[in-house]
Formats: sequence, structure tokens, C-alpha cells
Amino acid sequence: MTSKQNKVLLTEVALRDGSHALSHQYTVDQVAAIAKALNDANMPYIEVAHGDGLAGSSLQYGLSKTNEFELIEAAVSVADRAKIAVLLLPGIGTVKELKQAASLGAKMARIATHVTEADVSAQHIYAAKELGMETVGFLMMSHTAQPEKIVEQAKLMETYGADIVYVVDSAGALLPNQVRARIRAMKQHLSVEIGFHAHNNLSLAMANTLAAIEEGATRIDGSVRCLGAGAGNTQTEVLVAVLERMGIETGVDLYKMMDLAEDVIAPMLPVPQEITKGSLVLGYAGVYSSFALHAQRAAAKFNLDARDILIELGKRKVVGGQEDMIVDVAAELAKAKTFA
Ligand SMILES: CC[C@H](O)CC(=O)C(=O)O
Ligand SMILES: [Mn+2]
Repeated sequence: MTSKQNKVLLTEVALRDGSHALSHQYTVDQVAAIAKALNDANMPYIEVAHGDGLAGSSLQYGLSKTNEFELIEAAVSVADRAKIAVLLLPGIGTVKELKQAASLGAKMARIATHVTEADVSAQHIYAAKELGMETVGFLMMSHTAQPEKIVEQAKLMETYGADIVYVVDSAGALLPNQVRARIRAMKQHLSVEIGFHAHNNLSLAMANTLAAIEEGATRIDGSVRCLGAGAGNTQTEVLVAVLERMGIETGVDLYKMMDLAEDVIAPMLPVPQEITKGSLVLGYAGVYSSFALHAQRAAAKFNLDARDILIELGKRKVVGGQEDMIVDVAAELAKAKTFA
């Protein structure tokens, strides 16, 4: 592979995306220890928040064990080099939480919307810029939109003031050629930096990340030991090693990342992060991981295979917030089975 880039900036997302995998049970001590190790490894950005972003702690999305502002404060207190980033989904979090995060020392705001709904990010991007934060537009479920649509939506975020716009493969459903087409189109039509966030449900997180970098993405997310939703993200310490071998600079210390992964993260995991049939089907169906548990419950209730429900949901292009459709789809499939 020949890459045009010789430098990328990494964002470690295990303290936010990994919160999904740990049912939002992070403690202050864990966050302080992990953020310190990441800071010492020279990780440029460390994202800290509930898995669903600021104010995500709720019965619907899962209650956090620890108030996320305490976690942000703990991370800021140990990070003398790294910048602490927060994620915000308009509708879940508000400008109020963004201001609170900024007042505690968060320096980057990542404003996430469904890939076709960038217009709801305007107010939050403006607010983040006014707070002096580096601001990212984060286009989730990017596999559900064609490159032209993504360019249109990314341009909106650019117009609102975003410094960087990300293609986010929330379901881990994109194939490398689809990543290439999306990043290439954005590079052609946008002036801001382009980022890429992968999930490993089809075992393509690394390949997709390298494809994104080759097409010009300069901001890349990873999670140490794959600690993210579903099968996790691009495994950060592996990415650092691969990029080093490719002559692409990250500035991140490989040995320190390896030690963090092995000595701190691995013992914390309830089960090792691997591609189970549950995460594989999410990537195959193109459905976000928060639907998996609900689909399993509906499958038990209607005596169905959860995979059939998820695949049907993928065909219907469900988006986060449409979890109520799961039972409707299960009921329809059960009815069709009865009359087959
Ligand atoms: C629900 C927010 C989501 O976890 C953001 C993200 O990381 C993604 O869409 O992949
Ligand atoms: Mn993610």
C-alpha cells in the first residue's frame, strides 16, 4: 500500500465507545489510570463520556456507574499533554453539558448525528466553537448513505464551523472500497480535515482504516484492545504498530500502548473482545450495536432467530432511536412464519 500521508492524529475512544462494552460501569480510578497511561504514551486525544455521549446515562441507553463529569475531570487531571474530547449527540446531550465539559477542561467536542441529519448539529457546533473547542462533525451510520449525500451533509457541518468531519462506520458494515469512495469524495469537496471511525464487526476495521488514510483521512479513531461497541474499533496499539511499519507517524509510543492493553485493559474486560456471531451479524446486517440486546429479547418473545430480526431491520435502514421498530418487525416476521 502506498499512502500519501506521512502523519495522522489518533483519538483513543475506549473511555467512551468502550463504555458500551462495559455497560457504562467505568470508575474514576479506572479512567484516571487509563487516561494517564494514554497521556504518557503520547496519545493526542482521549475521548471520555457515556457511550452515547454526554447525558447518555439513562434507563434507555444504560445508567452510568459514575457521573461522566467526574470521569472527565479525572481524565483532565492526569492529562498534561493529551487533549480530552467529549462526544455529544444533539437530542441526548445539550449545550449545557457541553459548557460543563469545557469548564472542566475538555478541549475537543465531537458532535454526532445520523449521516443524513447533519442539520441538527448547527447549534452545538456553533456553541463548541464559541467555547474555544476544536470541533468535529461525526456522521454516524455512514454505510447507509452514498458518497454524494455524505459530502452534502459534511459540507453543512463545515459551514457551521466544524474543523474536522468524520465518516463513522457505526455498524462496522462498510467494505474497503466503500470507505475509499466516501473519503475520496469528501477530500474532493471539503476543505476541512477528514476523519474515520471504524468498527470491527466484519473484521475490516484495520483494512478500512488504512483505506481511509490512503485516501487522505488524517484523523483516526482507535480503541485499545478493541474496547468499543460490538466487536470494538480499530485496535489502537495494533494500528500504531502497522502505521509505524508503513512510515506513517502517530507520535504514539508503541510499547506503552501494548503494556496498557495487556496489563490494564485486558484484565478489566468481562469477556475478551472478539467477533462473536452477535457482532458479526450487526456488521452483516448494517445495524448499530444498541439494537442487538432488544433483538434478542424480541426473538425470545416471538420464537425467532435474532439474526433474522436484525437483517430485516438492516434492510429497513433503522437508525438509533427507532428501537421501537424491533418488536414490530419481530411480530411481522412471526406472522409471516405462521402463514408460510
Ligand atoms: C450512540 C453513539 C455511538 O456509539 C457513536 C459511535 O461511536 C458510532 O456511531 O460508532
Ligand atoms: Mn463507535
